[in-house]
Amino acid sequence: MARPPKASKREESSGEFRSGFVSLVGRPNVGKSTLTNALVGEKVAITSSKPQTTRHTIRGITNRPTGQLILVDTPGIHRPRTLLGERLNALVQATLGDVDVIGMCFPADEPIGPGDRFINEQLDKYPRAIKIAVITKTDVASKAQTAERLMQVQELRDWATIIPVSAVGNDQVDLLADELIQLLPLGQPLYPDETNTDEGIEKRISELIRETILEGVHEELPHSLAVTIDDMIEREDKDLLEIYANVFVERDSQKGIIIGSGGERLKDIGQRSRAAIEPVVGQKVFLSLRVKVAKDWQRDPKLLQRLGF
Ligand SMILES: Nc1nc2c(ncn2[C@@H]2O[C@H](COP(=O)(O)OP(=O)(O)OP(=O)(O)O)[C@@H](O)[C@H]2O)c(=O)[nH]1
Repeated sequence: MARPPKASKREESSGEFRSGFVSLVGRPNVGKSTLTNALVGEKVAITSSKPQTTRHTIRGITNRPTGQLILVDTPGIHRPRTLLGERLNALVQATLGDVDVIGMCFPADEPIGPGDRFINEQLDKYPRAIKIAVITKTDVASKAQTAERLMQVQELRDWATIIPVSAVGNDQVDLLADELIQLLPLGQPLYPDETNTDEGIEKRISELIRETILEGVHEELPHSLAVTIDDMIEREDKDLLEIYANVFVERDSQKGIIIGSGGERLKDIGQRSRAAIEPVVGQKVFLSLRVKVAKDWQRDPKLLQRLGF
């Protein structure tokens, strides 16, 4: 079976490897989610590697030759009103108490206000984490504004570093990832580097197809749907990856739902799946989807094995 080319990023690395948890905090709308997505770079299906340890909600993982950066969510800290006068919510405490680095985000185009100060003060409760400041949205601020923000932010605390970035303009995002990794403890990757393995790629592709099928479809489908990858062929005459996938359902009626009248639904699923897969494999994709009925596959050990469970 031909597979997409893979470069084992870790083999290229000569130095020490670092890995750990990072949380981006900041008041609403400062660009935390956008920056997380920019750092992660692509849609990551991490459901398959649900952590043994984690109390954290993982938003994404960045794998680099130098290390593995695991970005975690901290719901709540950006809502001062619900926190004032109360104890910090347990989840926030557990998460921020555990992470290696906290990146506090400040938009370049807005002055620092009470909300920012409040969150900054909260960070004192987490002495274990290294704190850095990220000046976000530099693309919408003038140089003078960004410089002014840098000065204001600098006065808040003794940050390990302050980095201006634009997630939208993709400016300094790589630098931020590198700097974050340098602040993590030495250690092996905490999660399997699925992006670097064939098995990981196949699993992710089938997950993406499965997710696409389940978008806006009957509730009766989820438990009776399995997607397998039959073959992946790297075309030699052009930059194209051919993917042959099977969609297994339990009943003819379900097959009908997925195919839709005149095959319209399946066509749409194919197009949307392709759009989701291409950024992950980094090339154009031809996708063949075949819908098959495997009666009671959930209860049949042989079938389960064939379906990769
Ligand atoms: N121009 C520009 N806009 C950005 C950038 N990053 C984020 N934004 C915009 O700022 C808004 C808020 O971004 P989010 O990433 O949702 O911010 P957030 O901090 O996660 O917000 P909450 O979920 O409310 O905490 C969105 O409209 C983004 O498109 C950037 O680098 N440049």
